[in-house]
Amino acid sequence: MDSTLEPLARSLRDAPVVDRDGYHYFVHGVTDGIPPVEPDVLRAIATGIRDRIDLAEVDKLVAPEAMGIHHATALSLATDLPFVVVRKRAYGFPEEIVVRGETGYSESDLYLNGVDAGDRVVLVDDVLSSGGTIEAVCDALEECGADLQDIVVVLRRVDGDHDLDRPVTSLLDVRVEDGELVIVD
Ligand SMILES: O=P(O)(O)OC[C@H]1O[C@H](OP(=O)(O)OP(=O)(O)O)[C@H](O)[C@@H]1O
Ligand SMILES: Nc1nc2[nH]cnc2c(=O)[nH]1
Repeated sequence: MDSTLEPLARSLRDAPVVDRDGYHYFVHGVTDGIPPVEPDVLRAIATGIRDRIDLAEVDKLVAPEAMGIHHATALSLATDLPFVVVRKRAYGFPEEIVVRGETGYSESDLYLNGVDAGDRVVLVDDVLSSGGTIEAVCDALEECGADLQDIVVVLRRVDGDHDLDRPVTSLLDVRVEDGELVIVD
């Protein structure tokens, strides 16, 4: 493994797994804000993303509420790129785009504001599992005419039953096995 990601990999040890109506949901600072998110892990994430994604021609980062926000923040501070949050709350602006986001355990409307036609954007999120959230945000970005250059997640669940037909870069791939979070090489 890339040594940059060691603080992230170390932090994943012993992440608890809880049952959300049959969905085996792991809990971690990166994806839940608890246990606390350590600064060295955030730095490793920002560096790991910069190492993997070409951000030279990007105008904005786009992150879904809530758990994409701290990763977009860390990356924004490291790159000077602004970011937009896809909210779960309506603002009623004329250009607002509403899409339905679904995960393996929940669903909610997502509201995109602040991205204009032609904006070159990178979508950043904490985790990819069913792909429902990323698919919904991609639909919204397409509807507003943004130029989606890359999708990057910190963790990709490879045990997720997703049929997302888009290239996604992940820093680490993981799965839940026998009640434990396991990093997949
Ligand atoms: O690939 P998927 O199955 O869509 O799962 C991934 C999404 O699930 C979590 O969001 P959640 O909707 O739980 O909201 P939160 O970020 O507010 O915790 C996570 O932050 C991702 O956005
Ligand atoms: N924290 C967390 N977020 C998720 N989003 C989708 N799956 C998961 C999961 O297992 N854990």
